[in-house]
Amino acid sequence: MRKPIIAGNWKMFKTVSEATAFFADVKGKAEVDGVETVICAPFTTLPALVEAAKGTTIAIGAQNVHFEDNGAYTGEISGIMLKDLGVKYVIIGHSERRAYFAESDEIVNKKVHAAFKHGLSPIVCVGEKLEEREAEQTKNVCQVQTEAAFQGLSAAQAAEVVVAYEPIWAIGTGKSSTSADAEDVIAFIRGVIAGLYDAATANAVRIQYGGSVKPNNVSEYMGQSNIDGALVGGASLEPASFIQLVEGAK
Ligand SMILES: O=C(CO)COP(=O)(O)O
Repeated sequence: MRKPIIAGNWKMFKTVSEATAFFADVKGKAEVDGVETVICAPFTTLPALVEAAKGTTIAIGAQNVHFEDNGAYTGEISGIMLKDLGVKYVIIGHSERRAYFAESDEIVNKKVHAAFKHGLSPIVCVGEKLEEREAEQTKNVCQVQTEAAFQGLSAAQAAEVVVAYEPIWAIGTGKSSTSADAEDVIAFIRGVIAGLYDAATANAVRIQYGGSVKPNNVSEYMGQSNIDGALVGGASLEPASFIQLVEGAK
């Protein structure tokens, strides 16, 4: 049985005081039996959030990690540093990082390995652009990105990966994928993982949908048999809607 996982991706929003005020508002409420809750926050807010999350069931995640441990990489943050803070998850290969920061499939794979090296759980994002969907390339794109991300992982590591299927045209647009379309692609991604490993490994992997998930549509996605949660941007920024998202995942 896969445990549903709701992860907020705050992107480049919230100062330390805003983050701690948010956490105080959701503490106890965004903690629901049978649902894993994660907040993926900007680097600057992580120490305060990890501290605030002690004694709660809410896990804290980063939104990026460099693949090297240390070195002359001005502006970068490594897995050692995140682990040292007490961070549990890290988003890798978000489409915004692929598009604006030139993250290739190869870099994504290196980052996934870096996460495992330092005991961080990767949330790996895959998904197609609008023109790829229109050219009926959705599954092909997701297959290439998934196979690249998992390259070199053991079956035990693969089973720990959280995949987030985020069609790029649905991010921040209010145009969400239908739950049936999302289920179709996510079932396909699970099949790709089964092809790389075996059915038991693929059945252990949690796969989220992301892209304009809101309190009023989250349970529709969660009702699909292959969808194990959501990676949420905009609707994760307000305490009330974040709490409703977690409750909607029960
Ligand atoms: O990119 C996303 C989460 O990583 C989705 O963002 P929205 O929920 O704002 O569409």
